[in-house]
Amino acid sequence: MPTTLKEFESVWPRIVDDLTTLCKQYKLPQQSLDWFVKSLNYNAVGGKCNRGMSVVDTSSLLLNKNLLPDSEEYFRAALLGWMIELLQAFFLVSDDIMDSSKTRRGSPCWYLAPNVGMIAINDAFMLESSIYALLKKHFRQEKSYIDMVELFHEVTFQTECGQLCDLLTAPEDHVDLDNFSLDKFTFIVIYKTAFYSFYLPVALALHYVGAATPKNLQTSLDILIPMGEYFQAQDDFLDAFADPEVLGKIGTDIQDNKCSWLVNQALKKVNPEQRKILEENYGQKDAEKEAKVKTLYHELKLAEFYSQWEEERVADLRTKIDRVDESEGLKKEVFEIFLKKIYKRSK
Ligand SMILES: CC(C)CCOP(=O)(O)OP(=O)(O)O
Repeated sequence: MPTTLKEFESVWPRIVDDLTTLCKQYKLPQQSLDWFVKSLNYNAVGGKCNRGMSVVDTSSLLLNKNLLPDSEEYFRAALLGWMIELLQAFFLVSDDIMDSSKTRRGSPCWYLAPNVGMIAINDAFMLESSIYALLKKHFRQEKSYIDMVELFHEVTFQTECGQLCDLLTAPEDHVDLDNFSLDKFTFIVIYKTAFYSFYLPVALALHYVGAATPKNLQTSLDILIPMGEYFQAQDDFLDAFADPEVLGKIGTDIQDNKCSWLVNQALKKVNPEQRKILEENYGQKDAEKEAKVKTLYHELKLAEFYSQWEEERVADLRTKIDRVDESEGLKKEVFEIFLKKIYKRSK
């Protein structure tokens, strides 16, 4: 039975206590400690926690036991999950500044919160550093400790590589649609999203339960990277088509000149007249121009195309999942549960 958000969030206070205890050992002044706790609660809590809960669900499946929410085994699996949510918070606080986003999870982005501004940059660093403080406190005795540390380090670097390419492909002062391509889109989404959002949770759980064989890690990569590509394409679609109230954030991709799934599909479908509309209106900080691009997306029937594309991608993922070799302890259900969390999502 997959864990619930309520059960997963019930662990959070213990994590905040661990981190504040460490800061108190440093004799961090109270004003700074209060700020850090506010940043932890504002930025790590409030998301869907798909990544974090997948660590618990995967661990439970691989251990072949229902982890009871008040058990130490549940706590340790959830703790690993919250480390990924802290990584997510680090990325989101930073990404919202880079993208000049306005809202996140239904609230103002952290850098736009009262009196925060560019202190958010240091707050992002502290969210990331919290991961390693928690890993050291709770997992230093495990033989997989260094593997876990290196996994977080590598996935973080991969994500930063994807983010760099995403930003350089979308310069805000120079719009050139010829600079976009589906190959670039694929590299960007694999590196900026798929590794930390899909591979990391399962690989971490494999290390936690002692089943991180080369074969199981490779099988996980082969399925979870394409799943991450699908997830980011969903995010790109929702950025322009979802209700911001439901999504919890106002889409910025069109104004930010992003090499998104939508613009790449549009470029494959437009006639010369429609391409001119894109060239005149894409990638500019202008709501009227953004609206013209969205009108074109509707004319191109991209929402209908997206639904058809989604079914094809999910069918392909299900075929890959059916072929999983369970001989070294990995289970098909690990991937089925993860896919179920995102299929046809509206936020
Ligand atoms: C698209 C992704 C890289 C950023 C958003 O991830 P997400 O939809 O899982 O966000 P939450 O943590 O808010 O649920």
